[in-house]
Amino acid sequence: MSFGDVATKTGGGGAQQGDGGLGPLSDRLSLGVAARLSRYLQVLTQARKMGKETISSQELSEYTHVNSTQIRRDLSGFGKFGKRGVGYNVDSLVSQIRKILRTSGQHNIALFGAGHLGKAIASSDIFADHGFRVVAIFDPDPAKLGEKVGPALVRHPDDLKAMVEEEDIVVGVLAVPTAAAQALADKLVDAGVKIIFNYSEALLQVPPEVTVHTSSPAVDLLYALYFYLT
Ligand SMILES: NC(=O)c1ccc[n+]([C@@H]2O[C@H](COP(=O)([O-])OP(=O)(O)OC[C@H]3O[C@@H](n4cnc5c(N)ncnc54)[C@H](O)[C@@H]3O)[C@@H](O)[C@H]2O)c1
Repeated sequence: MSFGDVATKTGGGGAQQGDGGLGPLSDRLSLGVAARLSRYLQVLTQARKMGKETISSQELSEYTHVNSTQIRRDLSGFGKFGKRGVGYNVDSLVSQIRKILRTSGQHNIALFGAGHLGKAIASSDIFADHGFRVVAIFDPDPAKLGEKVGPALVRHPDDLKAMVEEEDIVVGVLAVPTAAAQALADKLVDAGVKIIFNYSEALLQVPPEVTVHTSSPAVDLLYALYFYLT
């Protein structure tokens, strides 16, 4: 994994496939391919917002730091969308990659922590742009209960299990102090949530079927530094 990837841990260390090729028919992507596709998707989503209709593998390379040969190989399954000298059609590529990553449609998120970070996340488009909707926000602070943060009212974390069922929540986002994160991860697992996005520094223990993504700005900076120094 490169410095720039969001650290991803599948609980219990289930076997990962090799970083092989990608075809739209692939049943299961390797972690490396899935991580690169997510990075292309991020750039493409932004490019689309800026009104760009086509993008070349060279441009994608500049924004993602994945070399353009690798990008062309990853996207070779989308041949008809890539034209020499013109590049890829941004719209088509976004929907193809989303289909491959199985992220088409809406996915519901529960956010934990209505503090500085939680409020910023709930009030921004960073998840909505990619089809994720914050449908519930949890915080035990009595001063915050019932407050409207972004699109939802703050609830007590004790309501978690009922809300997961009611709102079909598939991702739990932890924007809480490190010390609170493991207990919440346990509750999410108990409620049947299989994906946890962890903004805290906690090293979370989860069972094999659950995936934890940890995002750290310092790690992203290390990645930038690596390219600056080499
Ligand atoms: N990765 C990143 O990009 C990034 C950026 C900023 C902060 N952080 C991390 O995110 C976390 C939150 O940072 P912050 O600045 O918003 O802190 P904050 O103190 O402003 O907010 C934390 C909130 O979590 C709530 N909380 C505590 N226990 C909880 C529980 N069991 N369930 C739900 N909510 C609970 C608190 O009441 C508080 O409202 C910290 O771990 C911080 O290190 C990560």
